[in-house]
Amino acid sequence: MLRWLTAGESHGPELVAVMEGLPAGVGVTTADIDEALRRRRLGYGRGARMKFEQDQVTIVGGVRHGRTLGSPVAIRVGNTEWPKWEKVMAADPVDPAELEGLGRNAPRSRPRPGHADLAGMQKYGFDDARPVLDRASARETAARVALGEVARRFLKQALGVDIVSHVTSIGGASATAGTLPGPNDLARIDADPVRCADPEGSAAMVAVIDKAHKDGDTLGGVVEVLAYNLPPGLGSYTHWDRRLDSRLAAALMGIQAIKGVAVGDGFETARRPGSQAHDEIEYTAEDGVRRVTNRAGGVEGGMTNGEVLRVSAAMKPISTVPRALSTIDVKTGEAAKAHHERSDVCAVPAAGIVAEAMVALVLADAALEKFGGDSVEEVARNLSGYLSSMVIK
Ligand SMILES: Cc1cc2nc3c(=O)[nH]c(=O)nc-3n(C[C@H](O)[C@H](O)[C@H](O)COP(=O)(O)O)c2cc1C
Ligand SMILES: C=C(O[C@@H]1CC(C(=O)O)=C[C@@H](OP(=O)(O)O)[C@H]1O)C(=O)O
Repeated sequence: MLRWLTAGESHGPELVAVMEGLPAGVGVTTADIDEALRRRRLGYGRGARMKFEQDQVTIVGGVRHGRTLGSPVAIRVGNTEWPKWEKVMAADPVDPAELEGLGRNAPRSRPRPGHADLAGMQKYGFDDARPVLDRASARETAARVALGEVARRFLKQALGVDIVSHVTSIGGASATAGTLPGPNDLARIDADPVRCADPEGSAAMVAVIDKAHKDGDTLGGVVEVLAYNLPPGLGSYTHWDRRLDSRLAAALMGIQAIKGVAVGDGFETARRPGSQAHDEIEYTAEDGVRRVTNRAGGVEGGMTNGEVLRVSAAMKPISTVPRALSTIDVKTGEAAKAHHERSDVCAVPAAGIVAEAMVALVLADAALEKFGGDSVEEVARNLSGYLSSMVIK
């Protein structure tokens, strides 16, 4: 079983991520994690903060000379903006006189509709949204992407799995339906301003982001994550919480602002008759047993079926809308406009990288549950024994 946790606030000194249960021998370096974090910062429509803030990665446990040790992996992601926040977000008490005049310390009493501000203040008893938004913020996803990179490397090295994501729509502008990028398309997708695999779709998405920016508005969209070369049998139909689709949905829903998850053709499948909803089975000498189509997205009965895993996540528009929404000032109860300083117009491309990480973490857990092993070699051996002894292949 793979366990993992993150800690840290958006404007704190650093994020901390710990993962336990990964075998020894996974090749991973600080540069690999830097590169994963660089990918998370990509995307047309992100706000000013992404341009100046840097992620400072330090691996502080579980890795030696570029290989995991089997012990817990611990990663720190430092925040270069910390000097500006060290009084406002100090862990220890600060003399109120020192906070005087620090604009950043002004209580945030006009909660933003759509963000965690108001419900978080009510729940934890704060009269200021700062302590809520600082943890609710998607800055935390940098820690998940750092861990996801280690999980992804384990999946590649032990099972030969490749994970790809792409943006399929932003604010109603869509990529051509059915676009299915493979592992070799990843560099091209990363080079695209909105991480769309289809140039026409990309241009339309950039145009709607420009328009939203001009209008003082924000946008959401949909990302799809694909995992190639998964063996059949990860997850199980035997209990709800063993189902791979249930685990993937929870993981993707756990990303800030994700409001819908689809496995394969998802909601579209519900509109089709059974004759056009499922994937007929055939046998070929070359591929063995396979599906003629992949509407199910590679999961049947809560298990991988050997086809490409395909899951999508729908992100709502950013809730810090520049043309600020109506709210109340909690100090007075009077009508007010919500706080707005700076914000992303659209963060769907970045959400795709976070979704890759979440899928990698779920798949690594499911692979370890099925194949076990304390080293990458042992997991690979167990996989190979399973594949060669399968009765139906
Ligand atoms: C990569 C990424 C970047 C985000 N950037 C912003 C942002 O700049 N401003 C904002 O208000 N929300 C942003 N969000 C969304 C909020 O974090 C999210 O709406 C908030 O935590 C409330 O959670 P909920 O939307 O799941 O209810 C971002 C989300 C992600 C995944
Ligand atoms: C810092 C990141 O994203 C932040 C996520 C976020 C939010 O509310 O989720 C709000 C913005 O931060 P701020 O309100 O300080 O401008 C984003 O920049 C990051 O992804 O590294």
